[in-house]
Amino acid sequence: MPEFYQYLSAAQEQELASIAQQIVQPGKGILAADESTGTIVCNDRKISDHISGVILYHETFFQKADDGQSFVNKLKNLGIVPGIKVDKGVVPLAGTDDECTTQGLDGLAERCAEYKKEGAGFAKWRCVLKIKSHGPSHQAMIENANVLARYASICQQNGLVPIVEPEVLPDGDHDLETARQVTEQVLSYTYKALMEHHVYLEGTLLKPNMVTAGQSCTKSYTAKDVAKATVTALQRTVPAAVPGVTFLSGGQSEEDASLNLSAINQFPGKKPWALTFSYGRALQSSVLKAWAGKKENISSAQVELLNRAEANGKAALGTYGGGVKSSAASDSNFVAQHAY
Ligand SMILES: O=P(O)(O)OC[C@@]1(O)O[C@H](CO)[C@@H](O)[C@@H]1O
Repeated sequence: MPEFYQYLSAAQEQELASIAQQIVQPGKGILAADESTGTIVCNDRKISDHISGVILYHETFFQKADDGQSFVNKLKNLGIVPGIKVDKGVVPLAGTDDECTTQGLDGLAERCAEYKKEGAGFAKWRCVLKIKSHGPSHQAMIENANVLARYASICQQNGLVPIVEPEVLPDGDHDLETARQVTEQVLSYTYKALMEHHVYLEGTLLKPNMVTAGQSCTKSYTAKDVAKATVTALQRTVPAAVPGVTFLSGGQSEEDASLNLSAINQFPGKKPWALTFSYGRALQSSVLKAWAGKKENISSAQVELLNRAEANGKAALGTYGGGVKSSAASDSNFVAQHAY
């Protein structure tokens, strides 16, 4: 008989599953504000109609807003789950063709325990994979899958839902088929490692790239093509026990990210997980453009945030048909080799 050791108690499992479910309620998703300061935390209760979680980074997590209230408490009062980016960035993987891994495991358990005590409900850790003529390599896929699994296990031991983010970058001229095949490979390595580390899948969320052609691919594809490739890749690799898939926006324009998410939700076929957003750039470019760092622009920037949040909330239900007015809706958000 194989022997299994206890990984989590039933109460720990229940807590993690319920946080994950709260984040992926129908029509809601995550604002990834772990890259930009404050992203103008909005006081308008309407924001929580479409946003269920916000990812902060260490400094903002412990900061207070102008009224003296901490960002974390502000979010909780709005019914939004505060999240925290816990990785310490992308570093080179020696012996590969410019591939990388992500560091930050040292001291992670202690940091997670502290974030939990201060009100965090979930965490995120981003790994980056690159499409090349001979890549991503086995070395990069196995290393990134393992580091994601160790991170996920440490988070769960400390009561935080891990968002597992293996991002296949859009850099390159590869077509949609190639992006789909690589995404399938990367996700299958990822779930093998999560299973090997006993990660409780019901208490996790996946944050993958949508399957899109390379940024400099000469062929063009419709939102329906992207939806088909993305849903196919997920069906083949993501266990049904995972409660939700919260896509990153990966340099798509705000409008493309919303239209593609809506098409993904409309796409027929088996989709046992919630399919929603955890956008950084695609929820912030209009906001940051309108704000321009000036106090007098804060209310118009907040309107931009509400508009994009509403568009993506609809997209998460498959009912966004386009047309929400935003000042940077069709601007490209592509950043080459986005390795932040
Ligand atoms: O691709 P996007 O939607 O802009 O950002 C996705 C994301 O995971 O990547 C960024 C860099 O780590 C984070 O700020 C953000 O959470």
